[in-house]
Amino acid sequence: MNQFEKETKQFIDELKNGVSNILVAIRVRPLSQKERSQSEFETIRILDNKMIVLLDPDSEREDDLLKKNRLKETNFAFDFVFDQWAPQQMIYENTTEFLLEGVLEGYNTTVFCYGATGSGKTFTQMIGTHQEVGIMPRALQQLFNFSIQDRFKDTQFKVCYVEIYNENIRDLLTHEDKNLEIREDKNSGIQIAGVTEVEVRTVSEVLALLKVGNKNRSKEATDANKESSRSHAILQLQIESKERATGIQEQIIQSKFSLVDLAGSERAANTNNKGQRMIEGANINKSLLVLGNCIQSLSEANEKGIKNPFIPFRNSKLTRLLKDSLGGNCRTVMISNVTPAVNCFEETYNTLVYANRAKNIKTIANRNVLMAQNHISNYAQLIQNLRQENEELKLLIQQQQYNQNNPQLKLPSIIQKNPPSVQQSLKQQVSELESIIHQNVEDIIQTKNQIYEMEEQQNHFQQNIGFLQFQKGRTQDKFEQMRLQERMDNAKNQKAILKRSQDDLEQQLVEYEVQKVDIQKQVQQIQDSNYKNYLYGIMKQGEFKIETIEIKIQEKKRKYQEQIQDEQVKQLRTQINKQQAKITQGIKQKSNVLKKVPSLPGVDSPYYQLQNGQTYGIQRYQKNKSHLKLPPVVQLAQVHKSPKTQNTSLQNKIDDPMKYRISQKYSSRLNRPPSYHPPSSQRKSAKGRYINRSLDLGSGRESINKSSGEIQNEISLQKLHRLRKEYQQQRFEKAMNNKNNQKSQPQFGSKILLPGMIHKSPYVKNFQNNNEPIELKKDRLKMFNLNQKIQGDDKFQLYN
Ligand SMILES: Nc1ncnc2c1ncn2[C@@H]1O[C@H](COP(=O)(O)OP(=O)(O)OP(=O)(O)O)[C@@H](O)[C@H]1O
Repeated sequence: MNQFEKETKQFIDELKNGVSNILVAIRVRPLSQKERSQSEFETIRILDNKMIVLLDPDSEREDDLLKKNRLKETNFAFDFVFDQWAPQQMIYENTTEFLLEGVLEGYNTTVFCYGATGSGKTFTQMIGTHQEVGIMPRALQQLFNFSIQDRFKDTQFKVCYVEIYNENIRDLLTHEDKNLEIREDKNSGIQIAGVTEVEVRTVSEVLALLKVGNKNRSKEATDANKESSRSHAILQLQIESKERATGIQEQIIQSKFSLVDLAGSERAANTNNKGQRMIEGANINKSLLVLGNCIQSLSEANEKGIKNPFIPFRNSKLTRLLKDSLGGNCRTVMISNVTPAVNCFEETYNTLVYANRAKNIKTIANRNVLMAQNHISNYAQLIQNLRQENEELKLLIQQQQYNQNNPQLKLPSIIQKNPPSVQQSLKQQVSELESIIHQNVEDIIQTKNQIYEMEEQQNHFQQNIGFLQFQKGRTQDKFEQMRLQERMDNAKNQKAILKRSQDDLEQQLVEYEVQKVDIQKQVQQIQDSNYKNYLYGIMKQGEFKIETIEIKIQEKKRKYQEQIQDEQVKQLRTQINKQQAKITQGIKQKSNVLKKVPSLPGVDSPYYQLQNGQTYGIQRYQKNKSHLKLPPVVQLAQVHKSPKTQNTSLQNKIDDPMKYRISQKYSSRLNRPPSYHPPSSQRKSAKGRYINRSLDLGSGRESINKSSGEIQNEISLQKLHRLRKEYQQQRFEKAMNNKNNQKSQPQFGSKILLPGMIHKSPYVKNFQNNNEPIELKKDRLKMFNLNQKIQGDDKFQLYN
């Protein structure tokens, strides 16, 4: 390994380890056909891979006094110098490749080419040619190759591609023609608001996007370059990866890899530009000049050890976008492209001077790693924001519901238009504006200082010129005078530019102030109206509550009154019913249907006697069974002897057979008329003594089956009376007959067997009046005379 290779390795190691963060390389392009035809002379000699010598083509001209004896050559040293024959691969390997791993580890990295128009920036940086592809495709390929490795497995890539054309930032990945704004954030640095970000997974996807973007990019043919870029283009790859550790510990690595293709500085004479091209050129030159100033300020600050120096990044969009790359948290590769053509000597000189200054810039690049705690705190903030939003929305919904329910009480629309979040964003805008204004004021002060410095320089140069003019005739001094004049012009130009930018800044300041006042007014208005609305809302809510309570009170009053009325109606009804019952009872009593059966003195008899001599017990209403709703008729229960008693008393059966049959019919509970529900006390006392049943004296019916509607027992009182009369008549006749034929009367003990009846007792002789069959008579005789033999027909005829 020779000395150069050793030094190179050491330098690359330094870059890798973050000891140095800016790499400045020079690339010399070969002379084009056209240039060669004009002059074979080349203004650049390369001594080794670090040293470059710039030869002044005019220093030999004897005819021009000013240029005669000018310095023939100027030497410059850089980190790398690549000659006309250096292949793209070599440039890539020595400038970019070794930084790419760092990109995935969280270091922001920028590669940009700087140089005059036609010096080979696009060729080096972007696509190059088919055979010789540029840095961009190679770097992207390498990044995606790395991301396949296990430790970078979860890496996400997003691409955005913009250009700065005439001091406007345009999105190259969309056809929308809108100007984008730059935002500066403490955590994520410089950001382009609203830019299209496309997630990509392969290098071909990025190259396809690059193709689309390049089609949209502003390019024109100039005299100096057939395909001259008329804008600065920036392709940015945003990389995010997560490194998982145990538990909730999670590292999130974020970085940006930016590839910047600058438009070339140009001289109107070289490019022969007019009209729009000239305006473009002026803007390009302006932004490049500001870039040069920034580089100069940064390098001076490093040389003099100034902490927090003022760097005029805000003077152009380009420098604002490159702020991180030049003065912030970034590793930067600056490739300065130069041409050895004679007519480009001035541009080559300027490029080399600026590149030389850039070497002095020192930046500190840090790994961008978000710890899981940070992330969680972000989520906590997010959750809090969402909660707040949720509360606001709830409030809004409540208000809307309230408005719907009370259309006459609609709240003013301003409360819906300006929820608290709007207020907050406005306040945020104000604070942002305030910080911008503060920055602006600082910029103005710094610009004024610079102008003052320039003026001082100008005075100094003028003094020098005066002194030199005093020493007339000395060619050496004349040359010096020329150089001083040139530098003085430069200083004048810079002063003019600074003056303009100061004016711009002051103008901006005024605009910002106006904006700030406007927004503050809005905030105040919203605050006022929101407070009013808040109070109004509270008042309305109170009114609403009062209303609902009043409605509830009304409702309760109404229910209470209804209850009272119901109670009164009930009482009246029972009174009426009682009255009616009394009346009905009175009517029935008046009709002389019933007569009370006399009982013990002082005891109210429950029994009544009908006119015909039958006895009935009154079935009284029972207060607690009023729901049975018995018809307003007198309920009577006919008094009967129980079947038990009847069975033991044969006499009873004989006395009143009809009564006996009826009592048998109703002896079982099932046979009772269904409408009959005697009170339990009655039921008890009635057991075995009499059968209760309902009797409607009016109609003569006993009862009606309520479910079927059929008459249960059709025996009416009239029929009963008739049967009874018939039977008494028969009995009377029999008694009379008995009197006449005492002997023929069949008797068993003291009981009389009625005709047609057969006694089933084995001790009782069956007979049928005098019409007994002969056989039976014989048999009976046998029974009476046991010694007698039965003769003849001994058949025994039985009767049922
Ligand atoms: N190293 C090189 N080898 C061969 N040809 C080159 C090299 N560098 C540049 N060229 C050629 O020079 C021409 C101008 O180059 P290029 O367009 O890259 O310049 P530029 O600096 O981007 O110009 P502009 O700023 O106007 O866009 C192109 O035709 C390109 O092919």
